[in-house]
Amino acid sequence: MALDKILIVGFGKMAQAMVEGWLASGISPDRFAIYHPRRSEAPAGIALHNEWPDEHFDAVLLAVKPQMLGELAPQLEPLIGPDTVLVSVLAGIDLAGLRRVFPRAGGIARFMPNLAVALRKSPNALAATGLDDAQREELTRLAEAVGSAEWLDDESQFNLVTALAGSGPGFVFRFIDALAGGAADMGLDRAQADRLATAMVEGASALAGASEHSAAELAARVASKGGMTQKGLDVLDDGAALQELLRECLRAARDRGAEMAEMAGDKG
Ligand SMILES: NC(=O)C1=CN([C@@H]2O[C@H](COP(=O)(O)OP(=O)(O)OC[C@H]3O[C@@H](n4cnc5c(N)ncnc54)[C@H](O)[C@@H]3O)[C@@H](O)[C@H]2O)C=CC1
Ligand SMILES: O=C(O)[C@@H]1CCC=N1
Repeated sequence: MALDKILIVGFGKMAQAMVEGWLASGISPDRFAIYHPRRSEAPAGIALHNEWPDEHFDAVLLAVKPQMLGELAPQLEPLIGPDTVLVSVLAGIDLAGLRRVFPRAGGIARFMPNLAVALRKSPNALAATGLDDAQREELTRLAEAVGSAEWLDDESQFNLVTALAGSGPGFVFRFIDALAGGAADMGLDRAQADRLATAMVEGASALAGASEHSAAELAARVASKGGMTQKGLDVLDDGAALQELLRECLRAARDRGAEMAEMAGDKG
């Protein structure tokens, strides 16, 4: 069964970015509809429902806050029967938890994007149960239309992958901000520091993506022996300070996924 008609429930930052990317990829807007109780506008060509629509959808893309799931699920459940696939971008809520809430769903998938979907540059993690081959392929195509598809065989890694690739832009934005802030503290004009830090990260990231060398090797290539870069790297590497900080950062973000699932009544 194909995933032609998709109802989007929750049209906030993430769903809007996904639709922006999908439309930019050439997917027709008439494949999508949005349910939102209060919205009055939707992107051109996309139907907006303020009431639950009385029609069949091949897939429902759930994109509300995880904390909303308990309140929303009883209203949404009647739309998700055996011929509908539920696709959830909710952080933390696992497939078993979604199955408990949507027991009749034909298939259930987790789709973990980041906000770069809008630019079609998001690495998208996927895990699913109950999909047929055509649905799995279509979900892969939808992920690739806004970046890449990374299927996880082991769903227990999903929160870690969410921390790395879903939350990751937040960590990189903080790094850019801190780098520019540091340069500004040392006397550089802040706007110029922001431009330099942002363009530098964009270029370095493109290099890492295009290079056959690992990021560790690339760092070594920047650092001339006895030069400036090595002095800076020595600060980051002292006591594995950056490595340790980022491990703790990922651990805290990952573990919050399980906490949110518990708060949403997912466990037990
Ligand atoms: N923001 C991000 O970078 C990422 C977010 N996510 C996931 O995406 C989901 C949405 O997050 P955001 O878009 O950031 O939050 P958001 O707060 O921007 O969007 C949530 C939307 O749900 C709508 N909503 C609230 N009650 C509703 C109801 N009863 N019916 C329909 N819509 C309702 C809100 O009006 C809002 O537009 C979350 O589950 C989050 O875990 C996943 C990956 C990255
Ligand atoms: O902060 C959150 O919970 C979501 C999941 C990944 C990015 N935003």
